[in-house]
Amino acid sequence: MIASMDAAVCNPSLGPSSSSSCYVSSRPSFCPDLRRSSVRLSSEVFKVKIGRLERSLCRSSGNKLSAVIASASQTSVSDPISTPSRNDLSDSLKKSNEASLILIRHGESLWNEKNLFTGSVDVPLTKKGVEEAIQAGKRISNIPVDMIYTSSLIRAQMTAMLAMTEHRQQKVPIILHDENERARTWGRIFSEETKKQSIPVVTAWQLNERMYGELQGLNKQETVERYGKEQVHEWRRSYDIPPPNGESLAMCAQRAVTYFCDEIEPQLFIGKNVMIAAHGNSLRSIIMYLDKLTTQEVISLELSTGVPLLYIFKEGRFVRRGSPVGPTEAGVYAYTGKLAQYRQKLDEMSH
Ligand SMILES: O=C(O)[C@H](O)COP(=O)(O)O
Repeated sequence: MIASMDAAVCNPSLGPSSSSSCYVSSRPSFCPDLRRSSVRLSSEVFKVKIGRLERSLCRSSGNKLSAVIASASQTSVSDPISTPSRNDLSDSLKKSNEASLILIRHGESLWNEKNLFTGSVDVPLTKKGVEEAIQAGKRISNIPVDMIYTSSLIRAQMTAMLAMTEHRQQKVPIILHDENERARTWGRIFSEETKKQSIPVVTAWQLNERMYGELQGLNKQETVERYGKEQVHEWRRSYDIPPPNGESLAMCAQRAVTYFCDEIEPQLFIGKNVMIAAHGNSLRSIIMYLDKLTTQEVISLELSTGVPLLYIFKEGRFVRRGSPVGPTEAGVYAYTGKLAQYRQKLDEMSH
């Protein structure tokens, strides 16, 4: 069952037993090297629909994970703002290996509004897109966020930042600049307390929208009239047929899913709650990986702008919890003990 991923598809408020109302992907992390890592993973053997994809995309993840764990008490590239101590780390590993993962496609951009192919062109949000991002923030305002990943494009970054203005944690999202030594040095923070009140935001071009090649800047409707509905649908939704001089979804997945496996999944393993603000196609490829969709199934996967999706990463598996409909949505918190405790703490703090 594959469908458009918005609130209408899934009703997580029905709680953990609502699997009939919600497409739940209970999958093991299938990066092969991660299974051999020192973190205990389920020994159950799962059939993997997109084995070739996972093998080619996730090869290096085990090394990365070991590196994250080994360096967690020192400076970590992906978490220079708030580095867990070795004790914190082993505690979080012992506790549950559980974390939440929020995926959010950027709000409406000025070129979405004009119905233009955008791809790698860096276009900002419309007013409606700004509002969508704020609304998305309200919907996830009670879900913990320790790390944010965005693409290098302004529409995803605006969305992440605007969404965080609504967050109850009230930590400050801070963009990490890693482009050169000077950027790293000049962006340093010298107060441990301030670091604790910050959320690192990592920007990565690998999460960018697929490069739409010679379609970039063309009107989608006019392109249909010129090349025909079928041809345009093939360019937009087929798995491995690229638009002229652009990236196919497979090519986009090659970079986006590899990045997810190498950089993001290790953070989830050590218990970090992660939000990713990215794009229709980079997120479609990541969802394909998380939900083990086939190359046929992913064709009908559509993501709306500004709609957050929640996954729980637990014992090495991703479970999709749908799209939180509001900040008090019970089912989301009922699902895991850790989230329930977090929610309780937030409530206590505000009383
Ligand atoms: O890049 C674009 O034009 C859109 O953000 C995604 O376009 P699509 O729905 O045609 O893939």
